[in-house]
Amino acid sequence: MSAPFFLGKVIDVIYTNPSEDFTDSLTSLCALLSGIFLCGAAANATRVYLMQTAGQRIVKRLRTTMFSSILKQETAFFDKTRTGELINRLSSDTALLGRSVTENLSDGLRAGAQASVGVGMMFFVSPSLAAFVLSIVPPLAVLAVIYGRYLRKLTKMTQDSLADATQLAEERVGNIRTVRAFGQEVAEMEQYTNKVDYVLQLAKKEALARAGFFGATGLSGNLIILSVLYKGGLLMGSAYMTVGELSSFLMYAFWVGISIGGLSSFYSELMKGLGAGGRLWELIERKPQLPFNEGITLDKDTFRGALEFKDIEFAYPTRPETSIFKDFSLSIPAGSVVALVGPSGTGKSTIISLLLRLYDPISGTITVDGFDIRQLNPLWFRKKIGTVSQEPILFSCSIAENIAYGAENPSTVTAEEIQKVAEIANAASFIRGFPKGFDTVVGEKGILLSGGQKQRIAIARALNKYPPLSLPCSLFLTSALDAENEYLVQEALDRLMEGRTVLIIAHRLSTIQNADFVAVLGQGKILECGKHEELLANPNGLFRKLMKKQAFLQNSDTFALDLQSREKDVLKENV
Ligand SMILES: Nc1ncnc2c1ncn2[C@@H]1O[C@H](COP(=O)(O)OP(=O)(O)OP(=O)(O)O)[C@@H](O)[C@H]1O
Repeated sequence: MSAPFFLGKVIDVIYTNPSEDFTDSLTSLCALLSGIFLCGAAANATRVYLMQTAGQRIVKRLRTTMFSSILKQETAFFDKTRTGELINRLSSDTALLGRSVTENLSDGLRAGAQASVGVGMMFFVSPSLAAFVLSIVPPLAVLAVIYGRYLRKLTKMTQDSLADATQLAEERVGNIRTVRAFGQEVAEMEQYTNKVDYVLQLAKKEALARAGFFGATGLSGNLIILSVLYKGGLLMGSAYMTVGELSSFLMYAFWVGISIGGLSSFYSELMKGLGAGGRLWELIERKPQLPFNEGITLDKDTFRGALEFKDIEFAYPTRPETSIFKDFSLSIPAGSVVALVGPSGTGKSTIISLLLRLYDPISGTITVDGFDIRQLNPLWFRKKIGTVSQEPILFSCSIAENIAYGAENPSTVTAEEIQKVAEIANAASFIRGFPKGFDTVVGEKGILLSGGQKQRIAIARALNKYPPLSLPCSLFLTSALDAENEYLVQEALDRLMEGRTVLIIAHRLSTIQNADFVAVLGQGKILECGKHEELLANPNGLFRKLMKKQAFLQNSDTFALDLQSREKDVLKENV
């Protein structure tokens, strides 16, 4: 900031003092100025480097803090929040905020310092000229406040509608097969175009506001210069100012003008950052409604896996008016296999969600070996539960990595352990058939594999949860089986179920037959409970009706025949 002052001195030396020591004065002033310029350049370079790296570090920290905060949220949070919105916050909002508080802040501070020192120097060089020039600032400040508020609102809207568009794109691209199967590409394109069109409209509004504001600040800067020339010219004419002083003043005024432009850009970016930041802080500071990693853990030797659901009442937080369970009670002794059957939508999968503590019941208790699961550390407890669902989700990495994912500590699982569980899960032979074997990448959600292959990998993954495979204390849950691979999957499941407490959501008779007992769910509670044959023998029983309906629906002759022969057996036994 001292450069204009010394530049003015140089001009005065040249203009007014062609004396003997003229060359010495000029040389020393120029040397001084060179030093000043060098320092300025070094300081600028350091500032840019430090601020950029600090910015990247802030963005990194924002992203990791935010990702960990998202992962800790209770499941009900994800029922209400759109994935695209979270992805957008994680990628675009963090970058916007990071830029806004570092590079932008640094430029803003520089512009602020330059403007205030510039104004100080203007007063130092010529107080009356400075006072005259600065009368232009107050209206500009009012304009800045109005513009800032508007921009902040606009940024929030833009980021929200961008999240909306991201959500749509992510969902449709992720499920391109469904889109294609229904021939909806053109409709999806239109829908996406509409959404980004709205983003464009908002961007245009922002551009218009920016243009107005920048125009106004640019004009003010030029007016400052013009007024300096005018008033300064008058002062010089009356010998109140030297040519050097006017030159210094002009340069300071020019710098102040540029700085005001810089400040307005800083202000715009800051407002945008604050607009994006509001939601980020909300998410980062959000306290999950269910604990993440708190509570007691049970000793490996004492944990057996006896389960008891007692008087459970539950409704999903997103639909509190629709009760799923009333008076639901079910007791599952350790090491037994229970098949849970019931009409569609009665809440079979919800039982698993409650057991995994994805949701808490409104009233009633779920106990494991006599311990209320609310006392247990959910992170620890979930690691004891292996799940295989009807449509297992795999991650887009290798088969080996997917299998290892089930372990307590995936990075420590050896290739031999992976192969061993794959062998037990009847998966090893088809995996070895792939050119890359266990290193085969399965595609997003396991899309490059068949349904049965995915299930067997999911079984291997669940098996891998328990390093000593024969541990009797583990629980295992599964859903309906893929018909095509039924035999192989069933065999793998039978091996997996050995010595474990098992809760099967069963749709197929073959699975139900192997269960120690069957529980029939309906009207929010267990309506029938008992051995498969006993329930089938009850002519008015719900289970029997369900099985008959299922045989009819699946149009499976063998299934229906099996049912008939079982009925005959039961009849014979009764006779
Ligand atoms: N996250 C959710 N938020 C709100 N309601 C839900 C949610 N998940 C499921 N439901 C509702 O809860 C009820 C029970 O669903 P659930 O998936 O447990 O049934 P199910 O017996 O497993 O069905 P199916 O045999 O068809 O798989 C259904 O009416 C369903 O619409």
